[in-house]
Amino acid sequence: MDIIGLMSGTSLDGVDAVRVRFEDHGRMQAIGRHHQAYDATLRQALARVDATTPLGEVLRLDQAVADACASAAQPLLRPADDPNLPDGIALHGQTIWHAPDDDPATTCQIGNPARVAERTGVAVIADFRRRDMAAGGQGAPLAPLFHRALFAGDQPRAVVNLGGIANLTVLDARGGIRQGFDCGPANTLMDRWIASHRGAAYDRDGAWAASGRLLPELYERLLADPYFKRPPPKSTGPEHFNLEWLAGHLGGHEAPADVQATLADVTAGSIADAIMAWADDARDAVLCGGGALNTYLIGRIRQRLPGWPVRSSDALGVPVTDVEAMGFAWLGRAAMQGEALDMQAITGATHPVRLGAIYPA
Ligand SMILES: Nc1ncnc2c1ncn2[C@@H]1O[C@H](COP(=O)(O)OP(=O)(O)OP(=O)(O)O)[C@@H](O)[C@H]1O
Ligand SMILES: CC(=O)N[C@H]1[C@@H]2OC[C@@H](O2)[C@@H](O)[C@@H]1O[C@H](C)C(=O)O
Repeated sequence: MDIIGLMSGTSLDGVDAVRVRFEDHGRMQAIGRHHQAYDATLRQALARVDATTPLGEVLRLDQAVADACASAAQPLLRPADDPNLPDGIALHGQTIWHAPDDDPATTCQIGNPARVAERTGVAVIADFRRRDMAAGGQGAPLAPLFHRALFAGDQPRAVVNLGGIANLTVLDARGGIRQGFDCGPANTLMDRWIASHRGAAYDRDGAWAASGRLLPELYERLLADPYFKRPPPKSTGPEHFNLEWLAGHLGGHEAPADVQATLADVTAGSIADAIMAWADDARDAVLCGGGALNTYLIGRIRQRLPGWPVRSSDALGVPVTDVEAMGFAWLGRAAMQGEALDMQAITGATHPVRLGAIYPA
């Protein structure tokens, strides 16, 4: 079975597409990939969405994200060496709202699946989070199941996805999942801070952060946010960790590069704290997501885990930018095969559930 996984994450850079081949004996292989960047207008419009955005604008963006998703899948539909259409497209969509702790809990991903099915001629699996939420779960993170499928072994291991938000999966020595939750911000604050001061989309290799110095008091204030100490299950997003949140902790006289350096340390420190709380016996960390390309950030994480092998997923044969899209392909396969997934230890769902809804070809 071939499934194209599509992930458009909190960094709003665009859509990652990976075509994954699942073989009968459980093996899976990425056989093609494509990144479709959002154009600047779409990116800005998505960044502006909040609780006051008119419904008509949200519905217009629902179609625009669907078109970007269809374009992301297009080059992978009939690759030169394989003229067969895939069996499905697993569409995460763009999260525009995530409030797992409201009563009732709510989450919203846009990118009209019916439109993607029409434009590609392939069945689309979408809406992966809401069934988990309806069953009492956080609706996120979902990646830990896939991290297990890819990276479980006979030793405990910590897997960290460094997207806009960071999430941690702790694998035990029996190939099970001990814990999985969002640790806090990974790149989202650094991206927004450099965008507002230097007009760059992100801090390439952490060079700007490396030019600043850690501000210890700011670091402590930021890490005092109750989210970091809260026990799992928990998930978060830029609804909470954003520039307004940061501004509430700034004195106003900090040098911008020093703030960037401090934000990198907040990411590294919160991840290391989460690992030490749940995986101190693992002594093995695997990093994936775009932040795993930030050499400065990786150095700061390594410094906090002395003696651990801290490797990127590339070292285990899976490109860092493939992991999340492959994860949604994996979830799409489970949905097409009618598999219930047990998220109880991760999201707090009360029982195993079938995630995702299928829009036929
Ligand atoms: N060379 C690099 N140097 C520094 N940072 C990088 C580099 N390449 C990518 N990044 C970071 O990775 C981010 C994109 O990562 P990714 O695509 O994994 O995030 P996402 O999928 O949008 O987020 P999420 O996992 O939260 O949904 C960029 O916004 C940037 O911050
Ligand atoms: C609500 C939402 O879209 N959350 C994303 C986001 O990006 C990282 C982190 O926050 C994680 O909770 C999740 O994505 C990954 C793929 C997940 O569900 O595991």
